[in-house]
Formats: sequence, C-alpha cells, structure tokens
Amino acid sequence: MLLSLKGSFPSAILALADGTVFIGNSIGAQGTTVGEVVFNTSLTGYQEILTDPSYCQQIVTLTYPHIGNYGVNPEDVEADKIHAAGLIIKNLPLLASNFRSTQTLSEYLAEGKTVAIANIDTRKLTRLLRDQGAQNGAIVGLAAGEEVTQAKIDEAIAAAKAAPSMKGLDLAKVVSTVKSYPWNEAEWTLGQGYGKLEAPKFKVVAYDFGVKKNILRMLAERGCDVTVVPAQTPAKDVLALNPDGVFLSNGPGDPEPCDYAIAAVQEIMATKKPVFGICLGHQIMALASGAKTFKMQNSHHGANHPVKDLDSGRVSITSQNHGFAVELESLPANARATHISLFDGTLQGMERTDVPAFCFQGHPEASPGPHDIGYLFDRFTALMETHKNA
Ligand SMILES: NC(=O)CC[C@H](N)C(=O)O
Repeated sequence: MLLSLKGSFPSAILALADGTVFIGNSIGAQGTTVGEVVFNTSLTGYQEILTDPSYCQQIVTLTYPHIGNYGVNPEDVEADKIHAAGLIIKNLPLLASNFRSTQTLSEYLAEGKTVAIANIDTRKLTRLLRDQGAQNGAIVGLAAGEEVTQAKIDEAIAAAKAAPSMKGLDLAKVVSTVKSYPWNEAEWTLGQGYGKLEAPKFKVVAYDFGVKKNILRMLAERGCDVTVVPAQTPAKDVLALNPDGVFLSNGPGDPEPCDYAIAAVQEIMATKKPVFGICLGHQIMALASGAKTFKMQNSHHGANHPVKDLDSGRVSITSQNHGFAVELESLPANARATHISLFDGTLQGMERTDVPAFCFQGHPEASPGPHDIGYLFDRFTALMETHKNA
C-alpha cells in the first residue's frame, strides 16, 4: 500500500536559501530544522544514513522514491541517535514489512525528534542541487491541522538563509565521544546478530571524529582490540597506549579547522606507527601531510560510485558520503594517489611513501552499500602485522 498519506500527515514546508519552496507532508517531528541540503542516491540503508554522524547539520534527500518500506530496527544504526538534521523523501509507504522491523520510519523520526518531509518532487530538488551545488535549507513540520501560510513560508526561507555555511565548520569535536571507551563488537550475521571480538591480535586506537559503528565492527572482526578516543585527544596520550596502529574516523564538517587533529596526526605519523584514515580521517591525514582540501560543487553521497585502484587497475563500486575533497595536485612529494573517482576524477585514496599511513575518501565499511573496497581493512591489519614484527 503506497502513498495516499496526504490526509493522514500534517503539512510541511521545505525552503531553500535561494527561495525555492516545496510543500509536502510532515512525517517526523514537529518544528523547524536547518542544514545543508544534500542528496543521497542509495536505494536502501535509510536508517544507517540517518544515524551516520557525518550527516550532522545536513538535511538528506533520498532520491530513491520509496523510503520506509522495510521499517526500522534497533540494530542497523551507525550511532546511538539520528545525526542527520532532517530527511526529505518522495513516498512513505504506509506499510513497513520486514521480519526485523520493530517500528515505522515515521515513528522513528518523531521519537528521534527529526523533522522530515515527504511527498515533494525529489527529482526536481535533486536536479536543482546537482546543477547549482549543495545549498542550505529549512524544513518546517507543522502541527496537525495547521495551514501552510505565506508567513510560514517566509519564515522557512529566512531560516534557510540564516543557516551557517558548512565551509569552516568544525563539527568533529561536536559529535565526538567525550570519554574514551573500549570496542569489541564484531560484524552482524543472520541468526547470530553481532559477533564479539575473539582472539585479539592488534591494539588499535581509533580517533572518533564521528565514527560509524560498522567501521569499528569491521576492525574488531579482523582481530583489532579497539580503544575509541575523543577527537581532541593529544598524540602523546594515544602513543602512551602503545597501539599497533591508529585509525582516523569519518566525521562531519570541514576538515580544515580541525587543527588539533591535524597536529596530532602529524605527530603520530612521525613515529612510523601504521595509520589508516576514512573520509574525514582521509582528509585530516592529507592536511597533516601538507596537502589541501576544498569544498566540492557536487558532493558524493550514494552507494554506487565507481572508484579506480590505480595500482591494480581494478574498479570498485563504493559507498560515498563527502562534500569536501583533497586537491589531487596538492599532494606533497612524500604522498601518492592510490584511488580516484571515475565519476569526477577527484582523489579517493592516498598513501604516504615515507611512513606506513594510507587513507580512503569513500566508505570501505559500506553500510549502506557494496563491500568491494573492504580489502582496505585487510591492508591496515597487514601493515600492523609487518610493523609489529619489524
Ligand atoms: N563521511 C565523512 O567523513 C565526511 C567528511 C567531510 N565531513 C566531508 O563532507 O567531506
């Protein structure tokens, strides 16, 4: 049973900073939210997307038209709460059907105090964002029976215009854990649920810039006994734990203002400890190596982005979620490109040639998405193995 929810859900307004307005239905919390409006082309994984801390202060548009059809469950989360600032979809099916489902998407959004809009033309919105680049927006979820008025539309446009620009925002320290904690949950299997770290082989310290649980699970699956530390942990505290390797997580915002992390990573790489970075962690490693980052005109959010491994020539289909990128031309002499995007030629991976450190812009942990590039986790454990025995 699809759609025809127009009568059963209150109205909602989506306004972009350029004055474009869409009227739809509120399917989450009541109230106003603002953020950078981006679009994600994944067909599944809305729960993983909503809880990915990298979406902090971003409103996500899902281009796949039916969202919510398999409900939500307590397991498929990347963090303990919804981090996306809002959700924009086309159709919310009235029936959610899946053996793991415990709640509907709409209930989950309301409980998570997340404002969301359905029944708007997401194709029109996506074309606009694609042609003009990401821009700020506001969603206003009205109360039941409340009318959409010009005054409310004007307020929504004003809220969109007043939202802060993503460029220059350090959000890693906003979403990061305040306290260190150990991690020992491994990957999920049907019938078994999440596994446990068995036979730990490597001690890993993971910087939490907004880490996704699935990254930690994939490390634990490979025998990594992980200690997660806050974003602003100084290098000396990390080194005092004497890890076999250091992991730099994904995270929201602009990497450039994260000066504390850039300095710490420089110090850690200088000790020749193996270091692996994903997404924001990749950007921070690049900045710590002397490269530059920039805000992209067309950000990458989806689960089908082709990326070429420059060493093997192999093309992987990857999961992506980033709005900043490392300038390929700015790589210093002691770093080399290992992966590029076949969508736009931007840098997707690099490696230091003088120290055992490498990083990847996309998401090898998928979640949601394909596992083609999961071999990077094996590269990290192999690097730790080599350096352990060196
Ligand atoms: N997923 C991420 O780590 C995103 C990195 C960074 N916030 C960007 O948008 O580029």
